[in-house]
Order: sequence, then C-alpha cells, then structure tokens
Amino acid sequence: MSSLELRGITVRYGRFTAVENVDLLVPEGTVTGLVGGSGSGKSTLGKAVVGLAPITAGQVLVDGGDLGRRRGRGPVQLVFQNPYASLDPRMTVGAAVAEALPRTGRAARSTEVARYLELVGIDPSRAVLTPDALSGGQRQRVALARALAARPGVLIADEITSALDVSVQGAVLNLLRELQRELGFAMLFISHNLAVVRYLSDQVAVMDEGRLVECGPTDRVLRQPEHATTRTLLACVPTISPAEEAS
Ligand SMILES: Nc1ncnc2c1ncn2[C@@H]1O[C@H](COP(=O)(O)OP(=O)(O)OP(=O)(O)O)[C@@H](O)[C@H]1O
Repeated sequence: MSSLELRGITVRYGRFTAVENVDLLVPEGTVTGLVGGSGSGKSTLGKAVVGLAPITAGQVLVDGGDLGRRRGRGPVQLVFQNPYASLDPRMTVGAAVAEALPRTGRAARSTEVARYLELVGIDPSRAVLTPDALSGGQRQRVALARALAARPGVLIADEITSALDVSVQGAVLNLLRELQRELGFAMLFISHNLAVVRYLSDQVAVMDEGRLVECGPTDRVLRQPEHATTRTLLACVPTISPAEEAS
C-alpha cells in the first residue's frame, strides 16, 4: 500500500502555466477523483507525476519519499485514455505485460503474464496476439494488466474509459474498482464524468485553470460544493446535482 503526495506542483510550457502550485494527498488504498473542465490541467498533473510533463516547481512523494529519478518506473503507473498510447502495436500482448514485470525467471514470467491477463478478464491464450487483434475494451484491459504487472503502489487512470464504447465502459470501470479494492493501490482517477467519479472515488479534487480549487470527501464535494467551478461541473450532470438530491 502506498500514498501519493503532491507538494506545490507547477508545470509551465514556456510562459504558459498549465498547473500551478498544486498540493494533493491521495492516502494509501484510496481513490481520488480529479475533475475539471477541458484544459484545466488534469492530464498535465497526471503526466507530471510520472515524469511525462516537466515539473517547474514542487515535489512528488510516494510513501513520504521523493519519487525523484524513480519517476516513470514501478511505484507509479499511468494508464491513458487511448490504449494505443500505452501499447506498442508491434509487441504481442504477452510481451507487453512481461516487459512491465519485475525481473524474474522465464517460467515464472509466463505464469505471471497469464495471472495478470486473467486478472483483467483476458484469456491468457490471447497473449500471442498483437493489440490490433483486440477490441478497444480488451486493449484497455491489457493496458491495465501491463500497468498492474509493474506492481505499482499508485495508479493514475487518465480518462481510461472515454475512448470506449458506452457498452464496455461500465465493465472496465467495474473491473478497475474491483482491482483497486483487491490490490489496494492508491489511485488518481482523472475524468470529466462526475457520475463515474462518484462511483469510484473516496475524495474528489477539482481543478480550474491549472489550480486545485476544491478537494474533499466525495459526498461533501458533490452535495455541498464550495467552489463555483464544482457547481458548474455538477450542473452539467443533472442526475447528481445538489438541488435534485435535496428534493
Ligand atoms: N505539451 C504541451 N505544450 C504546451 N501546452 C500544453 C501541453 N500540454 C498541455 N498543454 C496545455 O495545458 C493546458 C492543460 O491541458 P491538459 O491536457 O492538462 O488539460 P485537461 O484538464 O486534461 O483537459 P481535457 O479534459 O480536455 O483533457 C491546456 O491549455 C493545454 O493546451
């Protein structure tokens, strides 16, 4: 079990500040939903944690220790919206998962690959296929298996169901929730869909123009939003607007 702590994270692209002075704690074994309008800096923050966006100032701590040069390796894994971004089209599904495993012998490796594929509901016999032979939902499951094979303490899921057909979105989200509870990793779950965030998250953090404007327990933030941005986001989801819940 691991915790993720961001202290004063700032990301600048030239003179543009995409993320400004963000402090956030994702306690071990819990899920934080990160929401905000388009361009508010959610993805940039997630990328910064794994070293894919340049941190101008601030610190990323895992279990209280500076992630430093370990960024992008084992302890924190990121799964993107588009599984094509996380899977090499020339690599078989099995090789993609095997590559993420900590070093083990050959026999243990194939057992482990099969275990992680089974964990995400993919028949291990499909390990010999390349990603183009899979559906979008199956590809995203493989991307998840690959991320989990690295045995991360923290998983960052960036809009992981947005590119999927609505009919398979629910299955992938249910799987993610089950895996998080079973394996106990901390998760930063980035989404513009508040209904989904509510389903998965213990706390919700809200971003606006690069800043974290509100953060608190899911129920409190969604029932009694303190910031105008949160209220605007909620207004776009009529079924869980505070007014409707109160009535
Ligand atoms: N590599 C980059 N170079 C310059 N600007 C960038 C870069 N990446 C992101 N930005 C800018 O940073 C801002 C935040 O982008 P980001 O993708 O983090 O937003 P987001 O909240 O994830 O949005 P969405 O929900 O639409 O994906 C945007 O204005 C974007 O144009």
